[in-house]
Amino acid sequence: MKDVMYFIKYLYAHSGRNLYVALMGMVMISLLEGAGIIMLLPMLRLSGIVDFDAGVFTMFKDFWIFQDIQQTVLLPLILGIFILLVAGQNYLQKFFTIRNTKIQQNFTTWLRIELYSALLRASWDLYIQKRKSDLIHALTSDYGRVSVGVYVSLQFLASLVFMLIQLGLAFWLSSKLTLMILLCGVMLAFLSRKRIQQSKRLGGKSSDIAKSYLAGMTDQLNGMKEIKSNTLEQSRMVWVRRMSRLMNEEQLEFIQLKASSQFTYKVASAAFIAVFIWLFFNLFHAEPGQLLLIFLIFSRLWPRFTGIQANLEQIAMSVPSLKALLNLQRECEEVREIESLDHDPMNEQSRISILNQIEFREVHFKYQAQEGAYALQQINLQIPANRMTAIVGRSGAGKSTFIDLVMGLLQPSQGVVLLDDIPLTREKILQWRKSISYVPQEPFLFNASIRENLLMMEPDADEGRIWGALTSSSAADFVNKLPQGLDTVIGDRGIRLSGGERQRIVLARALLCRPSILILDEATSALDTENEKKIQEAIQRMKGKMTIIVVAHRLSTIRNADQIIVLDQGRIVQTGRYNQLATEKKGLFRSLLGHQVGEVELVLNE
Ligand SMILES: Nc1ncnc2c1ncn2[C@@H]1O[C@H](COP(=O)(O)OP(=O)(O)OP(=O)(O)O)[C@@H](O)[C@H]1O
Repeated sequence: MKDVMYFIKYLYAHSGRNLYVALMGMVMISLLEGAGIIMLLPMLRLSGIVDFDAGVFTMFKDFWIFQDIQQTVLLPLILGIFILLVAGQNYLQKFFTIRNTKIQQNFTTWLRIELYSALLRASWDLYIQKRKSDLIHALTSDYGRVSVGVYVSLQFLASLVFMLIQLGLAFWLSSKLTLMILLCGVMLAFLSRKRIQQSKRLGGKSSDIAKSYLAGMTDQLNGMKEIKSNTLEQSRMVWVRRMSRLMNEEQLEFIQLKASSQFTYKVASAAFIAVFIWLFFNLFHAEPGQLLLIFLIFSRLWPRFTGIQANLEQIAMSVPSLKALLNLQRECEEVREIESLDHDPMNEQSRISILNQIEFREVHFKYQAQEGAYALQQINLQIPANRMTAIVGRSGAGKSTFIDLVMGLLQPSQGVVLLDDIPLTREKILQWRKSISYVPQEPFLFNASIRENLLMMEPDADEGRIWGALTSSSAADFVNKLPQGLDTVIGDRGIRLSGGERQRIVLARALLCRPSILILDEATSALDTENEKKIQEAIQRMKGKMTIIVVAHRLSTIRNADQIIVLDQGRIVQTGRYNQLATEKKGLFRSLLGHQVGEVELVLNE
């Protein structure tokens, strides 16, 4: 019952008055159903089964409104009223089924939108702590279970109201018998408590298994190229078999639980009914008409009663999912960085443009999950406006962390990031990010046309602007040569384009919104020399027009940088221009260059 209240509480918080209306509807439907049963009385009287001069039925005698009506008219009249009652009840049923479905849909839609909006408003901190597949699981599987839970909760409420009204009617007809049946019902409910607990445990377990399955599948599909090229198919198959076995076992456990609880319920019900009928005849000496009516009421009640048991198990299964969604929403709220998505903080006027420099002053950063040393320590540097700054260093040196701090995705653990001497605070972060275009190593492209992919960032850009951006990113030539030009569909994640072409399209997209800061994060590291040269030319074209920050693994990309920052183990170990750093014999930059064939010779020959 606690679980049902958990659902109803949230349902009420969202649906408010509508839930009362739904409850009223349930009461009306149940009353009409009760009235339908009462209408059987005159029919039973006509057939001679019920005698209004005997037992409990004497009470109907005074209300017998049909007493002056002739027998020939009476039967069609009663049958007509009976049909009207059934029609009315079913009409209401239809009306409220649709209404309840709307309540369910509104609630689940609200939950989905609230959750997704909370995810969008949350800061990057949330995403570095959570597995992507866990978030997908929450938005798909957990959400689906909650949707079922809401539906079943409404069904449960309807059954409860129906039961109370029918029990009232039965109580009126025979209080003793009804009390006995109720007592048995309570006993059954008490015995089923353990099963409901088991359902809840199973709900949690099945959610965990589904989460691991989704996480594993996502990883494997993303890494299919590695799986195929390293012939890892067999080991992956072992994993799929093991997961399938776990999922089957869990599913079977649930069905076993459900089937055995239904079995117990049905056998117990049959035994109770047999005992009652025996008691009714032998102890209470009931009239056949009374027995018939009570029997009719309970034959309708028992399926509802067993249905309630199944509902409770289903709701218990859904509770862990609702809790997971609400927890996730709470976690998002805790790291919220955007107050509202309704106003557009992204318009032109609200951009922040830097005139002089971005400055890091005594910046330290440590990830929550990181043990030991800081990812970045004592960072003091200036990034001049409209110049090109390059960040280099070994793997794990802190380059990406540095970029995330520049973009305000992460906040310094100590120290401050200043934009023209003004601290970059949370309130300014969105305006700041609007002035930035970021090109990651693994760009994000849709399975749509080149045009659609470009317009994603700047929906209002006209043909001239699109071609301008394509020219700046050295992509115009190859797009021109495609049979469908801008309207060429590029496949899933741009699979129909080469790595270099993809990267240049992403660069064009980044330039389309005319950023004042362009950040290229390892954008050339996976490219061949020819494509790298094209990107290099593109960067050269943009130099002086915007502030460019390049994280480069391939050092030839940054030969023309105005300043190079060399990071090592989270600290700045060198700064300067390319040729200057290349000649510092003991410096890390030279050592990094040494690993890249031909680069040192190139510099020394200049
Ligand atoms: N989400 C995280 N949680 C905990 N530690 C992290 C996290 N991300 C990075 N780190 C740690 O912070 C340090 C800096 O990582 P970062 O990704 O900034 O390095 P990088 O120079 O960009 O490396 P690479 O060139 O390999 O991408 C590393 O020691 C890394 O292990």
